Amino acid sequence: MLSVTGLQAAYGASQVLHDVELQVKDGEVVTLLGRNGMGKTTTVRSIMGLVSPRAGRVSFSGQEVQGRPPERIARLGIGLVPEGRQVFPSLTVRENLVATAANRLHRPDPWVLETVYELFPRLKERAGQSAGTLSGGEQQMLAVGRALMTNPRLLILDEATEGLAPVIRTEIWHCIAHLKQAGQSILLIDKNLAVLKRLADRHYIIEKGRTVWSGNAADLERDAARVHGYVGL
Ligand SMILES: Nc1ncnc2c1ncn2[C@@H]1O[C@H](COP(=O)(O)OP(=O)(O)OP(=O)(O)O)[C@@H](O)[C@H]1O
Repeated sequence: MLSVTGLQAAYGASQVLHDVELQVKDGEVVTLLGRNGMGKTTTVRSIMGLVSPRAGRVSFSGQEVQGRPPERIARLGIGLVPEGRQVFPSLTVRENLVATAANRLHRPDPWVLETVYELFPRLKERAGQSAGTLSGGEQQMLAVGRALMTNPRLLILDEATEGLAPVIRTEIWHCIAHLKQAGQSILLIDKNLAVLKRLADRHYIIEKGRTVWSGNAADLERDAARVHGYVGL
C-alpha cells in the first residue's frame, strides 16, 4: 500500500533524511520509532508532500506520489493526525469532523458522524463546543475522528499520545486496537514501545535520517540490546 525507498529530504541546506525505507501493507499496523530529532515527522511530511523529497520514491496504492501537492496525495486516501493535533480551534467539534469528510473510495460502511461519536462518546457530548476549548485529550480524539471521516486507506498518527494523561492515552490505544481489528492500515509514530510491541505488526527504527532496523515483535525481543541502543525500551 505504502512504499518508501531511498527517501532523502532537507530543510534548506540542512539534510535531515538520508535514506529512509519503509513499507505498510494492507491491514498492517506499522510503527516508525526513533529518538527526538531523528527525522520521524519529516518522513511523514515527505510522504504527505508537505516537504519535497530531494531523492527517493514514495509510492501509495501503486502510484508514485513524490513531488505531488499535498491535497492530491491526501485524496488518494491518506488520513493524517499531525503532531500537535492542529484542529480548527474556532470551529465546533461537529464542524471540524465534517470539514474534510469524504468517502472517495466508496466504502460500503464509511465513517460518518454517528460512528465517530460511537468511538468517542465525549465528542458527541461536546459536538457544539468550539474545538479550541477542548482538553488536549479531547482535541486528540477530534483529530483522530477528523482523519477517520476522510475514510482513509492509510491512517498516519504522528505522536498521537504525546503529552496526554495516562487515562486518555489508554483510550487512544484502545481506539487504535479497535481500528486494527477492523482492518484499518495504520502507520504510527510514537515513543511508547511497550504498548506498540503488543499492538503493531512490524516496526522501523530511524536514526539520523536513515532506516537502521526493521522487524516484528519477535525480532524486537531477539535484538533487544540493539533496539535499546536506538530508542530505549
Ligand atoms: N522546519 C524546519 N526547518 C529546519 N529544520 C527542521 C524543521 N523541522 C525539523 N527540523 C530539523 O530536522 C530534524 C528532524 O526533525 P523531525 O521533527 O523530523 O524529527 P522527529 O524524529 O520527528 O523528532 P521528534 O520526536 O522530536 O518530533 C531535527 O534536527 C529538526 O531540528
